[in-house]
Amino acid sequence: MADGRLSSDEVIAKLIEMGFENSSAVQAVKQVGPLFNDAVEYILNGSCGDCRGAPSNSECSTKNSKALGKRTLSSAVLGQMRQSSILDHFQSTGRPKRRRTSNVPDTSISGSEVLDRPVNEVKESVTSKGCGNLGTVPEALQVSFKEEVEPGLHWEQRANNLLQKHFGYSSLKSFQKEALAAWRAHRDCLVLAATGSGKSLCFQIPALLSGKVVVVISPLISLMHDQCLKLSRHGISACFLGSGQPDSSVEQKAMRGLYDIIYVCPETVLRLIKPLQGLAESRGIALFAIDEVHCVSKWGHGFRPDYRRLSILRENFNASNLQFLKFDIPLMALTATATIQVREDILESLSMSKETKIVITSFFRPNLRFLVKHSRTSSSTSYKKDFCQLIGMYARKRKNGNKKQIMISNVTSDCSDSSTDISISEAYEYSDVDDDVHLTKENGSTPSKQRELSAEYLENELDVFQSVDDWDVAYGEFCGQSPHKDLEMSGLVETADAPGTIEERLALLQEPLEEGPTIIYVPTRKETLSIANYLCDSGVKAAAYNASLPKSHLRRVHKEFHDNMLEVVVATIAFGMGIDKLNVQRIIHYGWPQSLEAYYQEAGRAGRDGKLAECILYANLSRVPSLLPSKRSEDQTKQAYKMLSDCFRYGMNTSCCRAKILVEYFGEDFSNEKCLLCDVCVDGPPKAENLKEEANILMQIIASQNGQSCFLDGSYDDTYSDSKSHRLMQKPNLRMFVSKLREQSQKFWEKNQLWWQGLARVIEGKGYIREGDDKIHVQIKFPEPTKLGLEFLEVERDKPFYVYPEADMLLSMNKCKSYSTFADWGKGWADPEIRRQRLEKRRLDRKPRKPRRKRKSRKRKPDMTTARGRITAKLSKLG
Ligand SMILES: Nc1ncnc2c1ncn2[C@@H]1O[C@H](COP(=O)(O)OP(=O)(O)OP(=O)(O)O)[C@@H](O)[C@H]1O
Ligand SMILES: [Mg+2]
Repeated sequence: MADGRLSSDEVIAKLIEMGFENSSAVQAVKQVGPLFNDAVEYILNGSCGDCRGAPSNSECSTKNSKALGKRTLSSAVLGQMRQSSILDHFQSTGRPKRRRTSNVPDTSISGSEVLDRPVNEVKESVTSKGCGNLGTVPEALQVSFKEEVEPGLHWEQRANNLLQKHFGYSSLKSFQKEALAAWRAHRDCLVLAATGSGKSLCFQIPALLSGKVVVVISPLISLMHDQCLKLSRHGISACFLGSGQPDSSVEQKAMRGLYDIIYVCPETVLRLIKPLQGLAESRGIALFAIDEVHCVSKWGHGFRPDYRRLSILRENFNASNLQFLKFDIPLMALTATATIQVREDILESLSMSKETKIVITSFFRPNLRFLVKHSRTSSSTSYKKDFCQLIGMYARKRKNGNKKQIMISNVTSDCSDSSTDISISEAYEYSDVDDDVHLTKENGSTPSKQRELSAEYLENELDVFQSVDDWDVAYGEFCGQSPHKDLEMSGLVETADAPGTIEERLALLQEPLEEGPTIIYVPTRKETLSIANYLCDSGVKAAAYNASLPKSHLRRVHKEFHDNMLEVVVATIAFGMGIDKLNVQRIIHYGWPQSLEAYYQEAGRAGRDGKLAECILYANLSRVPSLLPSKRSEDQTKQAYKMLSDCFRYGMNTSCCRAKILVEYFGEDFSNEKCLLCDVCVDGPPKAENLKEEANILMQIIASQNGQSCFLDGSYDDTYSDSKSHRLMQKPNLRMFVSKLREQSQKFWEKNQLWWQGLARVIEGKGYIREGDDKIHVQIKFPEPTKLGLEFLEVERDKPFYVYPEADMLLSMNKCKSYSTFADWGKGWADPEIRRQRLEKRRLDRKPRKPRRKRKSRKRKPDMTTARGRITAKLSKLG
């Protein structure tokens, strides 16, 4: 917004349009001139006597509140301070894609404006106007930034001091500053920043700056646990509440204000509204932070119905409803994976203010190298092929002087011999009594009560994220210890900014990959065990992690992973939302992920130290992935198919930079064009082919089936179009089209279903065909031509049609037997000579049959009721 270009009247009109009172708008413009941003800030900061009843300067507030005691502000006056909750400033349609803006807030995204002036400046100007008419607000309930106790120090400086003192980092990142500035201006804020960029600090620092409590809503106990543990290491007292909290006194202590930060799951916060209102009145609540906020949205991954009910926070903690509040308690919503649709849904369902500040950093992670590889991902044969490099790498690492062998369990920690590398199935000691599993192998001795926890032991189940308890691996309560105490131990070092320039990224390519730990994500629980088992057998220090394993084991895996005692964790999605370990070098997805959101979030756990890290997706590129079972409504099923389909297309892509696809998926314009690291950037796309003829015939068949037979040039026998078959097959699908096409033209025989499926997708991508079914399919199933497609047939007949073959097309042409065997075998049987040769070959190939065991003929008992039976019985007795 170019403030300078607006007249006073225009600024006033805009302010009124935003929902501010006429008098406030006029007064604000009188005071600051026709500067829209400043006027908004002026009003929001309570400088406008009319609308606020009192200036919001906290220095004044604090001083006065001491003298005046109980509050006297009328709720009517306070009611005007409520943040509006309509989304009319968040335009969804026609919004341009945002450019990469690491530091600059994107004003095009919201109606919220950026605070151009530091808040202190505003405060100073307010102070100079005096604060005589301040209402009486109890001291503890004021927005009493601690800086008022340390006058003269700019809040940013104070925040940096606290950062240095508690976390050992030198300065806030710019997006963190933006989020904090919004909080200080009592504004709601939506923070969209890449995985591992440091979102947590945006809501942790306010607790230190204000001396009030920060309430963090988080979806997982393991995540809350991780963060509490970390905070305790940094000298900040924190606790988490809910069913995972074994100590019932923690909740009471938390509500009395004994912790700086309270982590709570959405289910619990809904129950605690009243006590939290008490806390807001006593010690004060600085902020409600809603972490992993994509869980709010049905359109995202990891939807949690209870997240949707969190609008209760705005309804219950606003200035008109709680008279002791001067401002609504701000909401700060944070996520690393939210498409534009998800963002809108978040703002709406949380009833966030229309002045919500949206802070965005680029989703691009320049040190991550994305690769896609074809694998059946199904058996030990695949494991052997796919993990041999990984196994070799860890073996080399151990050989190269990593003499100090670290064992993977507490129990075995005293054994330093590599021979104690163990396999999962032989290592688990299962105790029925305490539901506890120990990773033990006591030099050959068979532990008592041992039971094999093998893959067969567990059902082939998935981990579906429904409630906070699902993956509970919590320890309990953590209180602040002295800062930096365990800093070195935890391996916490300042995260360098990841290399962003082309030169830096090219230099990354020259660097060898470090040998840090790997996380392998698999879809099912059973696979966590079978792969971990395989890796352990191959000498890798690996562990399985899934929600069905005993909690004590899961806790141990967490700990050993963080302490660098494990090389590989093989996990379902239960492992790691928000896991913040700096040196994870490799994230492997073994099997199709269910969405690009989930994929990017999980992949984002690699390379948080800024060093080169790999994210490899192994998937069966010759199979269309299917949706994993889960409880879904009809709408959710549609959305789930859409997300899976996007993921499938990402895997099939052979020509576009993978980082570009991922980043643009989240609505960002990828200004770099190429990441220079992914397999497509490094290996280059395959040779483009002119597939005009193939595209034409496929389009003709599709068009003819959809009543567009005028486009047929006679080369295609339109058998399906006759009325009889039309009646029989209302909806011919792609597979049928292709079968017919191949039957009729020997020329295209070499190209099998898989190849044509790829071509159909390419044509769909160009906008020539679309899905004709009302259901969403991962791969186009019932194609019908679009207007553009008909034009292609009519007008562009003779133009070449160059395309980059997609992964399935390439696989198909490589004669991958897995899908072409049957087709080849079926070909040519009509020819008697071919038939004779094949049958002969089959006869010769056939293994000699084992001689059949003679079946003992069971003697039938004679039927004594008949004469014949009785005679037979007599005869048999006689011998
Ligand atoms: N200003 C800073 N300077 C240096 N390092 C920082 C800074 N802020 C945060 N970090 C570090 O960045 C790392 C990632 O932080 P954090 O866990 O908050 O990431 P996140 O954005 O929440 O990631 P995710 O999306 O996976 O939850 C942490 O190790 C943190 O200490
Ligand atoms: Mg986080």
